Amino acid sequence: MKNDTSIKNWLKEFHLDHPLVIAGPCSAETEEQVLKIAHELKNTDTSVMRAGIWKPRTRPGNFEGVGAIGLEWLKKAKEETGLKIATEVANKTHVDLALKADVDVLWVGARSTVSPFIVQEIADALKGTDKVVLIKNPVNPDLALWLGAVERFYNADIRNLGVIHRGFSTYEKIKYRNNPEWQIAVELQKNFPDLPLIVDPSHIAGNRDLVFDICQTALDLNYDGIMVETHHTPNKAWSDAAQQITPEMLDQMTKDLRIRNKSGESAFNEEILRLRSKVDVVDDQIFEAISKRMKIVDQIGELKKENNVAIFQPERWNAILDRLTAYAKDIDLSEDFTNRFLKAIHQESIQHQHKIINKENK
Ligand SMILES: O=C(O)C(=O)C[C@]1(C(=O)O)C=C[C@@H](O)C=C1
Repeated sequence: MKNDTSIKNWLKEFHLDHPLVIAGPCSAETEEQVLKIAHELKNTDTSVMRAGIWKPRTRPGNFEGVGAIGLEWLKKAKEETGLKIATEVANKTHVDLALKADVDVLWVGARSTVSPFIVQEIADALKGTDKVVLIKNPVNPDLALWLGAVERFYNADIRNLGVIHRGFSTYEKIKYRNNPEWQIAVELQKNFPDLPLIVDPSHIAGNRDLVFDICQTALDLNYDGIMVETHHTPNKAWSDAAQQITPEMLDQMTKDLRIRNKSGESAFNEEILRLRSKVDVVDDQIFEAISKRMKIVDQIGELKKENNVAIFQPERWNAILDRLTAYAKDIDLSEDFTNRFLKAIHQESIQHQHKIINKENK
């Protein structure tokens, strides 16, 4: 698949002077809930109302969605507010029902994108549709799998396409529910600049306090839109309560977000913004990596404490210095910087272990 400028046409037809806003509850719960949220969203920048009808949950026994009846509520919301409507489809039956209910935007969830069989089934069921189809990234950080799913829809003659970045599963303890791994979405955008890219801050965050910053990072990286889980009483939501925000919070957020000019005042401004966003992404990665290193150093500290071994290990440290000084030279880092940087790391390690070794056993 090559970049195709026509895949962006559906987005242009909204004639927006701001990024596209898709908002609505994680799950449709009752008719009253769907209509209440729809009417509150009507007075915001929202163009499309989302609601999950069939909810793929990690473990059975949790609320798994209201099913097809929810489509009737969404239809009513559309009639009453003029908002377009969106829901997730995960098989041919879902597609058939969503098309019958004239759902405007269908998205493919992260758990479906991982399976080429499911993606193909959905693509076949949608063949030639003029509905908008948005493909969430797969749960694992695999750009090829994400792109492969986009290609399956493109090959099924679906031209109103876009992707949703919802972050990637990780075993590591991080502040996000799903690791953003921005570089994967940036790479996709580099290859397909006309494929609309929408961020799902709710699933990346897992926590409403982080939603704003994730949206801002996405806008700094030239994303085309945001899809935000929004509920009139978030804490009472039947699913994903911690990450939903109210329509009022959404309204304030879209007012506070800084929208970057795609064609800045000068080529310089635009380029420096783009490069600085990349620097921010790398800086986060460096700090995360250092924090990860210190956690391992802490474990070594515990081990040393149990075995009554000294903190400073000159032989090991000199071996690290020799190896990294040679490596740094190869990758164009000055010897002076490398020495100072490694010294700072070593000092921090020693401080960490010092605390551990001198901690009183309770
Ligand atoms: O290898 C160890 O013994 C460590 O405690 C780790 C570490 C390091 O930061 O890499 C810290 C202190 C020692 O002087 C040597 C190395």
